[in-house]
Amino acid sequence: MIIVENSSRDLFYDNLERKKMPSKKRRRKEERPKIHPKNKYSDNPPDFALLASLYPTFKPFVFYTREGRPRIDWTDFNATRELTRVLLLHDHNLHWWIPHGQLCPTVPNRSNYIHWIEDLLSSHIIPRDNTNGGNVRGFDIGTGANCIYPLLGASLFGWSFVASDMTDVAIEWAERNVKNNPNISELIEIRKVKCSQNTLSPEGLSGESSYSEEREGLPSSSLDISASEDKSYYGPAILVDVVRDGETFDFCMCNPPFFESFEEAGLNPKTSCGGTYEEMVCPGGEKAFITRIIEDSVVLKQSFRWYTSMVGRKVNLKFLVSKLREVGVTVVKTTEFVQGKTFRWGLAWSFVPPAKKIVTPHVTEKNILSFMLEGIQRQFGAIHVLQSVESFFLAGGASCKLNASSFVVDITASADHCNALLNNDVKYIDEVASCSNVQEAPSNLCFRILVFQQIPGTLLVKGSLQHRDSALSGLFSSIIQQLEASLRQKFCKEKTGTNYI
Ligand SMILES: C[S@@+](CC[C@H](N)C(=O)[O-])C[C@H]1O[C@@H](n2cnc3c(N)ncnc32)[C@H](O)[C@@H]1O
Repeated sequence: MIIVENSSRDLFYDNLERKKMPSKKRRRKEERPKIHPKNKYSDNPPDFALLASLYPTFKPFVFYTREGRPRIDWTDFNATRELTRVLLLHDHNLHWWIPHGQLCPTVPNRSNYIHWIEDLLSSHIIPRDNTNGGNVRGFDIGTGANCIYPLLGASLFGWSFVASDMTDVAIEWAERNVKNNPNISELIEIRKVKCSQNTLSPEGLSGESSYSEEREGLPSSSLDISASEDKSYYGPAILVDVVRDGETFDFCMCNPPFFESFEEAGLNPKTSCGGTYEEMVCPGGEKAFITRIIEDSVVLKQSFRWYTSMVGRKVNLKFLVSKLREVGVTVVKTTEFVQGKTFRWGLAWSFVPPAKKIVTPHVTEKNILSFMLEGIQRQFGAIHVLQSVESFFLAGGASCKLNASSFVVDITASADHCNALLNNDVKYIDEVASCSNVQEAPSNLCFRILVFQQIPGTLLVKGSLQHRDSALSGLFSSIIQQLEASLRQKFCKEKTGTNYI
């Protein structure tokens, strides 16, 4: 069964709802996916003034705006590195350093990915594995000199790691960073990946060059950049030939080299968090790199319970999800990470058969989800779509109340109805049927679907959840997704919607 979660869908429709919504600025603020709620910095962003008062080495990098707000110069590598150092020390009791020019991680952002992994591990999407006595073991692909994920994962959750990299400088500094934290050093093994001769070479570019981690800030218009032609990865081994015989892991994670070229990587430097050629660039960019991880996962299958990677471009995320469907994984999950003004995505998949037919219900993060149907065939109007919405839910057994004058359908669905609606994906129904029982849900899911015309040929479909605290509310986004697929299939000329993921 494929489960695709998306928290960003309605961001695409900001402009379309202008008349009905608060100002764009306010709306953005309200609707943006937030930093992970368990992230230490979600309610308390780093307090530069406090840190400056506590850490004399940080103080020189802090200046104050006319309004008296403390700031640092994000284009100064030394400032960003010192911020990371003091945050790791102050908030995580970690001793850390990297040499000039190496990629400098931002702690709140990296913490989001760690917390998402924790969510995956503690979810019931795939059965829990207690073979390791509850000890979680991860694999960090490309740990960098900063070794940030193993340091955070070990200090926050006591996870153990194998952390790989291919460059000498990364291995040397990752080892130093581990050694300098004796309380967790036992938990982290640094593993060098052998580089073959055809490994990428900077070709005339100095490995000492560095540039912005605002590539964590790929331009926020990254949606506009079309994916490059299919190019294969031909760098060093990633998982196969690095993972040893008999080794098993609960997860792997990866912040891949995103770019295909140094030029591409140097776009819009607004910050200076370093990053050498080897850290940022690989043949074929992230698309090729993560494709190789997928190919490796097909070989290694259940040696990992979860395979995960960060993805920098939405267009690549779409490509990778379709690749995962092709290779027959049992579960796919995506999420969106907000990093300043930048969006990035988390992609996770597994070959472990899912524990349940449906995702364990949990409180949904959003109670309004919308999608746009573009390229509606001429003979269809809003009323046809509305009727089709009703039929879709009736087919699942849900009760519906259609109000044609306000273009609204009110739906009440029980756990069984939700289950029926979510199993519409006949492609995977056999796999689903062989899985274990559905989780019982105590109450109904009540929501309203509103259809309205934007411009001729384009409709906006908006779902609003009536009771956010329903035990089934976690299914809301999956149901809306199914509805979207069904309507798109029926009414749109372009059958595969661009905004499906
Ligand atoms: C973008 S950096 C990420 C560093 C660190 N994990 C972080 O989030 O800041 C990508 C890292 O992947 C490493 N890398 C590239 N190809 C690799 C491979 N085949 N196996 C392991 N590491 C690799 C690079 O040397 C670099 O350190």
